[in-house]
Amino acid sequence: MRLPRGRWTSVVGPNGAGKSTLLKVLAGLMPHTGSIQLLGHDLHSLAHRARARQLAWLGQNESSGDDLTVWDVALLGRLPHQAWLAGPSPQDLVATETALKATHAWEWRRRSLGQLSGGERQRVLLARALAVQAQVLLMDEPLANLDPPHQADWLGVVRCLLETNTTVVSVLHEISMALHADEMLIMADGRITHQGGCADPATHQALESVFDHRIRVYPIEDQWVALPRADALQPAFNHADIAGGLASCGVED
Ligand SMILES: Nc1ncnc2c1ncn2[C@@H]1O[C@H](COP(=O)(O)OP(=O)(O)OP(=O)(O)O)[C@@H](O)[C@H]1O
Repeated sequence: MRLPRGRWTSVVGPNGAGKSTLLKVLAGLMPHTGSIQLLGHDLHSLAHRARARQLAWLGQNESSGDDLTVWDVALLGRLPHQAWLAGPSPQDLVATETALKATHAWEWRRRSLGQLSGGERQRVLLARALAVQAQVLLMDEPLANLDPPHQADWLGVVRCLLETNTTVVSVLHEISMALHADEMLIMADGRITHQGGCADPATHQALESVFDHRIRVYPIEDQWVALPRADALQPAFNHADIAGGLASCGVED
């Protein structure tokens, strides 16, 4: 698999397909066979500090010091740029402030992470990843817990990153958002089943197929949108079973 430099690739597929596993392997966070090249160098031959400068990571359900302030969490993104035991440089402070402002988390900078809601927390962790100013940004479900306006803001952040030639790879369950990417990598059962342009009809076919044709991709106002197919809705249960179940639990009309 090749991920094009300076472009955005979205990774999609059903639950358990292996998307997070693939991303962790790309980040060097999991043992693996085969080889991984990062910007032309073998990933594991790079010094850890150099790798941490080139590759930023936003994981799924990450725990990150609930007692730390939002400012300190975002500043952690600058660690690979700081000398041992040295304090943050003016550049580190500017990068951290810019990242917190980009994700609209600047106002909470003095609050502790543990006091934030799920979506607010996610925006702080995104700021930490942005503060790294890495050439490659890997994100696992970055839109988890984000409301629609902040999902749109995230899209704006990605567009800015692409303008600076950053390579973005994101695992997304929001298929319509994933279709905004340049390329789509589709996975099923631990394998890549398709890689292609997001506007490519072959990609749309592969996408519909990997989700058992229960979604369909439509063009709406210059975007591609994936919607559930109304004619493919399957009843999750029947009422007779429910009535029987409730009666056996002692619940009656
Ligand atoms: N720590 C683990 N130990 C053993 N198996 C695991 C572990 N983590 C994940 N798996 C298994 O590996 C497979 C791929 O998991 P992975 O988390 O990569 O899927 P995913 O595509 O990201 O799924 P989702 O969309 O549900 O987040 C799944 O079958 C999962 O049960």
